[in-house]
Amino acid sequence: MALINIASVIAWGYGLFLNGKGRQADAILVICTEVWVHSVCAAIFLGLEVGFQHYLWAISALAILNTRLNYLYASFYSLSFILTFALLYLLCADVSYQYKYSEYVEAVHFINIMVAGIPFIISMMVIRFISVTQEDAMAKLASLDSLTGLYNRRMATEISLKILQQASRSGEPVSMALGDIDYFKKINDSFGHAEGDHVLCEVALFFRSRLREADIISRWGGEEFLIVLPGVDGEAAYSKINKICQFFEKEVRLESDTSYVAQMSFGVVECTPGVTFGECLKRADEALYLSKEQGRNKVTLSKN
Ligand SMILES: Nc1nc2c(ncn2[C@@H]2O[C@H](COP(=O)(O)OP(=O)(O)OP(=O)(O)O)[C@@H](O)[C@H]2O)c(=O)[nH]1
Repeated sequence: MALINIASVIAWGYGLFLNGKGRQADAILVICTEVWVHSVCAAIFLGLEVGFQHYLWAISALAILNTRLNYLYASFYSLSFILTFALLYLLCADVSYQYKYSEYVEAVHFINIMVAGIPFIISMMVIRFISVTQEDAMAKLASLDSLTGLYNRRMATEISLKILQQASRSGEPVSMALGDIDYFKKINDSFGHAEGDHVLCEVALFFRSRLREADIISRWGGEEFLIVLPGVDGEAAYSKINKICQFFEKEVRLESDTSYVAQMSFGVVECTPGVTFGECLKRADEALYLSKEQGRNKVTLSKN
């Protein structure tokens, strides 16, 4: 057993080394093999009294995390440790060993059961961590625009509907501004698509820095942005958007030609109670169309 203990320490060291190198599947293989050999040898030479066989349950959970194996093989691999556990009880039940300090055998058995539970808990923790992280990532992917990081149309609609419902209950005003970058096609055509993407990101940053936390900023489509301003009436929204537009030309720059001035047109609407989100959007769009018609780089407030 002394030799096995030395080999164990080396195997664990190697397993941890592999894990540190990002080779988790190899690390699991090394550790599972070591624990299997150790448990079987302990049962054969010392019997079941000290409880080393309980570690087989722990590695059966760990074995499932070996992603190099497909689900079926991982299940068989894991099951082989439980089978070993059961066989040890059949084959080694009569093995006994004369310990020098036999009064401690029960305590060692107890400790082994407890320690064997730790990898089991860690395995479950890893699974939980991975599933929570993936859920968060999926939720993010489903709600954010991948280029600008702003809310996408689906999420913006969901949040806006909630804001409008809340506002109709509380009587608080809500306004909406639909903005569109002027002659965006020209930016793409003259400076390239990557430059166009850069401008879209700059616009997103601009809105984030110039608007409040409570304002909902979203990429509504191609080069269109929808901003929902809770607690703000139409006139206030109109002057707020006009005010931030003064900074637009200074703060939104091309990467390759900083002398190029990007501009934007807006349609602003106050969402009066009882008017649906779709209707508000339509009126904002009509106001935006007027801004474009009247020469662009302009904000138009929709008249009720
Ligand atoms: N770089 C880039 N371009 C995009 C993206 N989405 C849409 N576009 C481009 O945006 C352009 C929109 O062009 P138009 O609808 O003609 O509008 P515009 O040139 O901005 O003209 P006005 O809106 O009338 O001022 C098209 O060339 C699209 O290809 C995107 O994610 N990245």
